[in-house]
Amino acid sequence: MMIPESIAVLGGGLTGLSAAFHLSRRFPRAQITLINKDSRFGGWVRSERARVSFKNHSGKHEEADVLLEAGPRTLRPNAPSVLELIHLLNLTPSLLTVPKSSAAAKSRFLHIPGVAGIDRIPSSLLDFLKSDNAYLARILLSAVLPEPFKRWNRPPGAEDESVDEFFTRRFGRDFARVFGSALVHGIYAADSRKLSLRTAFPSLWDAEERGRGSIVTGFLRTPANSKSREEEEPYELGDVQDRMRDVSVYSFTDGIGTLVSALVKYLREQPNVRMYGGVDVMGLRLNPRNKRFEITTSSRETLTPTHVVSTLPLYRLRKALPPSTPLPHLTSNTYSSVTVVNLVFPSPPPSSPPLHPAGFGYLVPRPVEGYSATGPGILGCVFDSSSTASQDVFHGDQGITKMTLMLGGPYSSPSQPSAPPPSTPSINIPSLLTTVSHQLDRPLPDPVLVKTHTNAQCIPLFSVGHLQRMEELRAVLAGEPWGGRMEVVGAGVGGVSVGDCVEAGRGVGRGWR
Ligand SMILES: C=Cc1c2[nH]c(c1C)Cc1[nH]c(c(CCC(=O)O)c1C)Cc1[nH]c(c(C)c1CCC(=O)O)Cc1[nH]c(c(C)c1C=C)C2
Repeated sequence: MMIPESIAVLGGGLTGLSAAFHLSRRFPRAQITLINKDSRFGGWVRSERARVSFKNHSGKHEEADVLLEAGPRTLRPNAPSVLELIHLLNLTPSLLTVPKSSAAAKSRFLHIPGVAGIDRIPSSLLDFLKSDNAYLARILLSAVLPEPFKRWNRPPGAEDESVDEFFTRRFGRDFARVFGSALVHGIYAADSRKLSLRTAFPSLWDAEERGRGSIVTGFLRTPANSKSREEEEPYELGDVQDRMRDVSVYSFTDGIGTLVSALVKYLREQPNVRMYGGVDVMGLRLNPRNKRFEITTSSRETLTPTHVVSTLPLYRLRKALPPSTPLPHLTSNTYSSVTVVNLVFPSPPPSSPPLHPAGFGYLVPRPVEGYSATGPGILGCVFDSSSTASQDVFHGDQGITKMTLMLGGPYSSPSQPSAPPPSTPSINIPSLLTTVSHQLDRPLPDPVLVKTHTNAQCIPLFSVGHLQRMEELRAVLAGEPWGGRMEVVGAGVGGVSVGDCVEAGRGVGRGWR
C-alpha cells in the first residue's frame, strides 16, 4: 500500500468532516481536499436560531430566542468517536446533557392511529402492570411472555430478513405492526417491511443466535467479547466520558450545528486541508496508467489525488463514475425523505395543563390499512421542550413550548436513487395542527412560529441483504485496479446515526501506510 500524497474527501456531511479531521492528523504531509456540493457543510445537520414575539395569556408582550433543528437534535453518549471530537475540539463548555432520570429519557409515547391521545410505552414489568392502555399492554404481554418458549423459527439458511418479518416471526403480527413499525419510523423514517434487520438492528439478530432462537433469552445472556474498536486505536476522551455518566442524550447550547462549525473551523485552519464548499463532483475515474484518480468538479477543476474517500450517497457516487465502472451495489437502496416541522407555542398558564406530557415524544405506528397518500403522514413528534429547553432564551414569564413533527418517509412515494429528489410537499398547517391536537388529545393554541424543512432523500433505506452487498463492494475496492486507495463510507453504507457517521470517518485510511 502506498502512503497518500493527496486525498480527496467527497461530501462534507459529518462523515466527510470527520474523515478530513482524522486524515489531516494521521497524514500531516498529505494534501487533503474536502469537496461539498452545498456551500454550507454538515449535511442534514442544520441548527438555526429564530426570534419569536407574542402576547401571553395576560396580554403581556413576550419574546424568546429559540433554537430550531431541522436534522438530528440530540446525540446518545454511546459513540466514543463523537465524545472524542468534543474533547479534541474543546466543546465541553457548551455541552447540554439530559440525565437518564429525566422524563425526557424515561417516557416515550405511542399514538395509535384513529384513537385520540398518546400512551406511554411500557419499559418495565411494573410499567406493564400500571399501563392503562389495555390494547398496548395486551399486545406487549402476549408477544413478550411466550417468546422464550417459542421454537427457533428462523428460516433455514436465512442470512437476513425484513424487520417486520423478524418481529412477526418472534413476537406476532400485532407487535410487529404496532411496535416494530413505530421503532423503524423513529429511527429510519421507513417501512419496517422493507428494512434489513441485520443492518438496522444487528443486536436483535445476534440475540436470537445467543438465545438459540429466543430474543428475550438472548438479551439475558452476556454477549461474547469481541475485539473492541478501542483496542485498534484508543479514543482521546479527556474527561468527556465522565461528563456523560448517567446521561441519556446530549446536545450543545447552540444545537448539533456546534459540532459542524467546530470541525469546519478546525479544518479551515489546517495548512494541509482545502475546503471546497458549493462545488459538486461531476466525474470520478481511476487513471490506469498512473494509478491516480481524476476528479472533475462543477468549478471546472480537475483534481488528481492518490487516494479518495467517498462519503457521497451511493447513488451520487454511481452517477459520478463512468457507467462502465464495475463497482457493484451502488443503487440497491432507496432513500427516505423527511419533512421536519418545528412548532413553537406560547406555553399555557401554570394553572392549565401543559401542551404535552413530559417525555421524549411520541411515535405513530403504521396504520392497519397501510400508508395512505392522503393526510399529513405524521411519523412522530419530538417534545423538544422536555429535553433541550435550556437552548431557548425567554424574555417574559410564560415561556414557550417547542415540538418537532416528522412527516413523510413511507407516506411519500419512495425515491429511486436515480430519480430527482421529490419536490417539497405542500403542507396544510391548520389541518396538520388539528391532527396533532387529536393525537395529543388536547387543544393547542395558535403557534407563534412554524418552520418547515424538507430533507429530501436524507435517510438510506437499507434493503434486505445490505450487509452482504457492502462486503462485496469493499472486496472489489480492496482488489485491483482500486488497490484499496478508494474507501466508500457514510450513512448509506454503515449506519445512519451521528455516531455511525463520525466513527466511519474516523476509520478511513487505516490501511494506507
Ligand atoms: C419520528 C421520526 C424520527 C425521530 N427521530 C428520527 C426520526 C426519523 C431519527 C433518528 N432517531 C434516532 C436515530 C439514531 C441515532 C442514534 O443516536 O441512535 C435517528 C437517525 C434515535 C432513536 N429515536 C427513537 C429510538 C427508539 C431511537 C434509537 C436509540 C434510542 O433508543 O434512543 C425513538 C423516537 N424517534 C423520534 C421520536 C419522537 C421517538 C420516540 C418517541 C423522532
